[in-house]
Amino acid sequence: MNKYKIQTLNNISPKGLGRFPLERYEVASDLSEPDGLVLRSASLHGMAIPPSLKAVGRAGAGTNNIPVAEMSSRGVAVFNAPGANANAVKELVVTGMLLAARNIIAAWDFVHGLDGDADTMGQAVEAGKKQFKGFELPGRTLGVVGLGAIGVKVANVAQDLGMQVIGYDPAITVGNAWQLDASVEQAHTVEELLSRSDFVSLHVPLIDATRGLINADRLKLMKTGATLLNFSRAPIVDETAVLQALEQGGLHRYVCDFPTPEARGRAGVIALPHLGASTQEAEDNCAVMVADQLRDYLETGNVRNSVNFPEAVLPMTDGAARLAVANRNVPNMVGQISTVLAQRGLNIADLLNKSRGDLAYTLVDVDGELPDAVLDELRGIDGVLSVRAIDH
Ligand SMILES: NC(=O)C1=CN([C@@H]2O[C@H](COP(=O)(O)OP(=O)(O)OC[C@H]3O[C@@H](n4cnc5c(N)ncnc54)[C@H](O)[C@@H]3O)[C@@H](O)[C@H]2O)C=CC1
Ligand SMILES: O=C(O)C(=O)COP(=O)(O)O
Repeated sequence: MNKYKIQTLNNISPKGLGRFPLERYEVASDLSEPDGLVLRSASLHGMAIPPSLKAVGRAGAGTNNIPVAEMSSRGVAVFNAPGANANAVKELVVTGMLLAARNIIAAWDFVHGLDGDADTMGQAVEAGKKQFKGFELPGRTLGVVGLGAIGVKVANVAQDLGMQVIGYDPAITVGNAWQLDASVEQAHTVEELLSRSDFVSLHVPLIDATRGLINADRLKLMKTGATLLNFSRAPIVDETAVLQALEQGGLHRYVCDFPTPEARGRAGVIALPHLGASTQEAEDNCAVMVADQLRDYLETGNVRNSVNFPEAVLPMTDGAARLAVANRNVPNMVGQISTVLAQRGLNIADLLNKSRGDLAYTLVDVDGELPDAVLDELRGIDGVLSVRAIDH
């Protein structure tokens, strides 16, 4: 039995990589003809995609670093780790609110600049501290844009801290709505949320609809003295407009996880080096989740937590060979697949067909072996994107 090859494109937690048993997997950062890629923020855009590739595992939430549409067109499944780093991000957002409310960064810098003996320093501290007077969180309003895995946690913890919370997410899932504290109020538009909030925290994916979501016009709707937190992705905010709003005094602070040359060191900007998911716990959770999903996909064809393939779980039929076909979601694909199998005298023991958007995925358990010629014939069907016999 050939070993599956997994190529890592970032540092991935050993706890996750340990889920790939050595007798069946070769795991390395440098190998050829990978079956699977595991990565964090490394960009696959513009990279040559090896024809051997069957699956990509993003050990994290955001998949904007992966050309997902291109992967779909090649019949390559893309997985991520929903919720696995949400607590880590939530904790950093709370930190961000406190850094902004208590002027911690400027106060820290002030202390760094102090010298002299204990008496001199003590006098400077007492004289200087008034410039860093802050405010407290209870009673302030937090607006959360995007109530997914992270947004829900941020909304709930803010509620626990005594804040009023309003949320905006036109596509909230039923599961996330169940998790949300009942006191979180629904905003009907981003504009409503912006105009009512003392803090605004963004927790949406970077997609066409969210690029530039916070622009100059929307910044003008924010309360004077409000703080914007962006732990999602840099392009969700028009940074030039944010810098202008800070300069003009409308915005109190911009706390973000994405430093840029333009924003670094500018008054009011608190930029962290993309630290949201950088905790031991989150790194372990993400790596374990995607490793388990990749293994399951490579070894059984089953699909869980994919961002482009439909959820598909079919128990393996004893003694059967399994075929996994990704195809365009058009009529008569299953008919053509089963015709090829019938013509080759292969009996179908079990079959699962699921679709998601333009893509459909079919698992077929057949009695006996699957000759290579059958796989090649299936690959020749117009609309078939990838064909795999599961080695088991
Ligand atoms: N700073 C960091 O290290 C990290 C950043 N992230 C970023 O945070 C994003 C969100 O992560 P999760 O909460 O785990 O994802 P998620 O998929 O659970 O939640 C995203 C939510 O945004 C909502 N949404 C989409 N478009 C929207 C719009 N136009 N307006 C309002 N809501 C909208 C969706 O309906 C969904 O509920 C990721 O895509 C990633 O870009 C995630 C993890 C770590
Ligand atoms: O999970 C995400 O979307 C993140 O932004 C975390 O990125 P990272 O894995 O820390 O490079």
